[in-house]
Amino acid sequence: MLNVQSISKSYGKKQILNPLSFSIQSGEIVGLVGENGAGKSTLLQILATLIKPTKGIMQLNDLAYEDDKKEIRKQIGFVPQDIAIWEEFTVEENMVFFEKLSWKNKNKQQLKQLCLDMELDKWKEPVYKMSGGMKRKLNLAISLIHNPHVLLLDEPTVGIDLKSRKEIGNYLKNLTTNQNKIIIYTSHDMDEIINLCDQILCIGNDPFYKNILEKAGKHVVTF
Ligand SMILES: Nc1ncnc2c1ncn2[C@@H]1O[C@H](COP(=O)(O)OP(=O)(O)OP(=O)(O)O)[C@@H](O)[C@H]1O
Repeated sequence: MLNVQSISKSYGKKQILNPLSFSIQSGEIVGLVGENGAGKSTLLQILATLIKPTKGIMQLNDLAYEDDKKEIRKQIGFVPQDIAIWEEFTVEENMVFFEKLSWKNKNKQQLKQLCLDMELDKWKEPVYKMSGGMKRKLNLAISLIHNPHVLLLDEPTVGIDLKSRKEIGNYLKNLTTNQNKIIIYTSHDMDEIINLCDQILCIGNDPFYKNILEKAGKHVVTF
């Protein structure tokens, strides 16, 4: 279980996140929504241990973020909004490179299978020749190399066509249902959020998102 208690973030006098608390059970896929600048990426980066909250406590199962950052990092996969892969490398070279940085040993066949699982079959293709959607799939495959328990995805399906989005959505659902992972996922696509997510966290006072999601019968927690 991921437990977040009264997390807030300020930069100087600028309050980015008001205190927010929530908990997520293993096997849940959670949508994080809100208007541009609401603080979604900031929250994901805090959960990924990339930035520190100004206040608050976080716990992943029996690990406290404050005391066990190294262990927590082993259990987290993070896909940032900006694509973060080597453009000159092939898919294969990227996967092998990032495998070397991970804590789990995977052979080439296992790495290739991770790509194939999300319909990324261009193993020998240099990344600079690939479409934006393919690059996002590769980013997602890289985040799974060390078999993390928690997957934090910042708009992972931007620029991906509808068919591939559905495939990725099914793949993510499968990771929560069959492998008991926790996934937190930001998107501005409300249909996708409605179809995929068990729980929805909405940041910001604007009731726009909340209204749409509640009309679709979703339970929304607002901060
Ligand atoms: N290092 C920083 N210093 C100061 N302000 C920052 C910093 N990083 C982010 N911010 C501000 O924090 C606010 C929240 O940004 P964030 O990227 O988390 O929003 P978001 O909800 O993810 O937006 P979007 O939907 O556009 O991706 C913005 O006003 C942004 O300018």
